[in-house]
Amino acid sequence: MKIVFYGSGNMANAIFTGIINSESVAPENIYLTNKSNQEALEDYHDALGVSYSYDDAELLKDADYVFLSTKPYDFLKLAERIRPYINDNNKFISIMAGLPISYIRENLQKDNPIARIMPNTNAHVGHSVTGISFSTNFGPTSKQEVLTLIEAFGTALEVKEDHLHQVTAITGSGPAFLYHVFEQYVNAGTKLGIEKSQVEESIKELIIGTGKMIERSDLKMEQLRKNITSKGGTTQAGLNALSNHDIEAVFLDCLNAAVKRSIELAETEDD
Ligand SMILES: NC(=O)C1=CN([C@@H]2O[C@H](COP(=O)(O)OP(=O)(O)OC[C@H]3O[C@@H](n4cnc5c(N)ncnc54)[C@H](OP(=O)(O)O)[C@@H]3O)[C@@H](O)[C@H]2O)C=CC1
Ligand SMILES: O=C(O)[C@@H]1CCC=N1
Repeated sequence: MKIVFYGSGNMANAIFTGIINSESVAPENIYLTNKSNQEALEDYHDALGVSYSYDDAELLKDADYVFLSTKPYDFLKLAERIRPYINDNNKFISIMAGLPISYIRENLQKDNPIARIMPNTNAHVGHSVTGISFSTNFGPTSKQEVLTLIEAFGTALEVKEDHLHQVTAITGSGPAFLYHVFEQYVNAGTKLGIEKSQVEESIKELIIGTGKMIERSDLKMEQLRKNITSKGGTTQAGLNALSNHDIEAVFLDCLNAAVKRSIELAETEDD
């Protein structure tokens, strides 16, 4: 299987690193390209053994899956670039937030199958949650191949295309929202008078350990929380202080803003 990445930035890197780590595709069969940063491609080649090129005819010849992995606002230039070289064997996988399959098809000016996915950067460590929708002309064998590819860097969740807006908010942007929360936790911790480096190290370990508990325990998060909360103890005191703030409302605002922006990106491009 030959896979090409048009755009080799943060998210593409997480995906191809995840695929290579899973050993599901040989690195030399993964071809990278970008706009102009050849040094980045050389570094990926040296570190991972992937191929790279700026020759679009060569890249798209025999390519089974072509990742469209530029920023949404760079897609029109990308479509212009690859349009002359697209052949019937190429199946597209877009990771671009907001851009509908219909808009991608219209601008590629070809009827090739298109899958739209919404991964997250946890693909780096094989834990992306990836929402996916397929164009109606995606055959069952190719669909299965794409799902298998996605499962190489995490879990796949097939949804109606409209629901990718919600997936984008909850899990696409999700790591950034959680990093932000963790950053605030570290900031607050450092105000308690312990050495900053000790706080940072111990909170990093706290987050990893908590994630592993969620992964490995049969108990729900609510029960895991209750197991820490002694009656009249320190945890109860902290939770009482938290309950003075509507944290659910804060996250609802955050997720609604991200969904709204995803819809705006789709509507802007539809004009
Ligand atoms: N980052 C994330 O967590 C997530 C991102 N996404 C989506 O992934 C996409 C990429 O985001 P991200 O990886 O963060 O962006 P980056 O800015 O890190 O990477 C963008 C890449 O696109 C390349 N590029 C720009 N124009 C062209 C072109 N005409 N032809 C080929 N390559 C081109 C750039 O090349 P050069 O470096 O040479 O300029 C660069 O390699 C976005 O559409 C975003 O919506 C989806 C889910 C999560
Ligand atoms: O911020 C963005 O638009 C992209 C989509 C999801 C994560 N990053």
